[in-house]
Amino acid sequence: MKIGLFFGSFNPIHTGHLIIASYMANYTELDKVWLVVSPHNPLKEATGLIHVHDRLEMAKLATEDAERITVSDVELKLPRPSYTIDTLTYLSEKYPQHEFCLIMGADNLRSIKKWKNYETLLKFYKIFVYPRPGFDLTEWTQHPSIIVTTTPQMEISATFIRNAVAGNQSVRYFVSDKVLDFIEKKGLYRKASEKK
Ligand SMILES: Nc1ncnc2c1ncn2[C@@H]1O[C@H](COP(=O)(O)OP(=O)(O)OP(=O)(O)O)[C@@H](O)[C@H]1O
Ligand SMILES: O=C(O)c1ccc[n+]([C@@H]2O[C@H](COP(=O)([O-])O)[C@@H](O)[C@H]2O)c1
Repeated sequence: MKIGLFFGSFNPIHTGHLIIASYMANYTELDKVWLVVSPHNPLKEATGLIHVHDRLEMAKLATEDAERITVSDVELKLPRPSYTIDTLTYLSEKYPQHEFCLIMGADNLRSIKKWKNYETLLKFYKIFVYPRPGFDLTEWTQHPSIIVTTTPQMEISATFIRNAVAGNQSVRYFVSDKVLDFIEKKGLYRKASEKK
């Protein structure tokens, strides 16, 4: 099976992520998409990150009805911060029957040279890239490992959602109903002074 791995902090998972996962799972040669929740992205500060179990739970709630999308907790068992090449190596050894590919935005592709062992990544794994506004993909179109897609875009971010919740503004439709319910019930992303 050809599996596309979509890595992220998913703090929280939002409609922008879901459109990408759904497009990759249903409109490309990938058979399935695994959403890999990263406890700690090596290039980002861990501040503002809620507990990884809550992020994982929201990713599961958002995708529980999606036949071709699953959530992976593999990085919870691996050393931190989470380096993508280490996770890919671990998964490829554990599931030799699968071909693992990466799903990545054009923004990430531009900074890939800062990633651990990026040359190995580009040599051994196919990367399904989706466009991001302002990020030119011309230099990559001929690369043998890169598959440029025309994934539709929804330009929202998890930062926007966290700020909206902290400011008591609605995020309905920006996240799935079940995720919204989870955020409200657990009081996630609220200002410390407002928490029950
Ligand atoms: N609206 C979006 N459209 C396409 N890609 C996105 C979108 N939001 C996030 N991504 C990409 O999805 C991956 C995982 O996202 P991540 O969990 O870091 O969410 P984020 O919304 O970018 O978070 P934050 O605002 O906290 O930085 C990253 O590669 C990120 O660039
Ligand atoms: O392996 C690396 O060196 C590496 C460096 C930066 C980011 N990543 C992975 O890419 C994922 C998305 O990154 P970001 O910065 O767009 O949120 C993140 O969750 C990490 O798993 C991986």
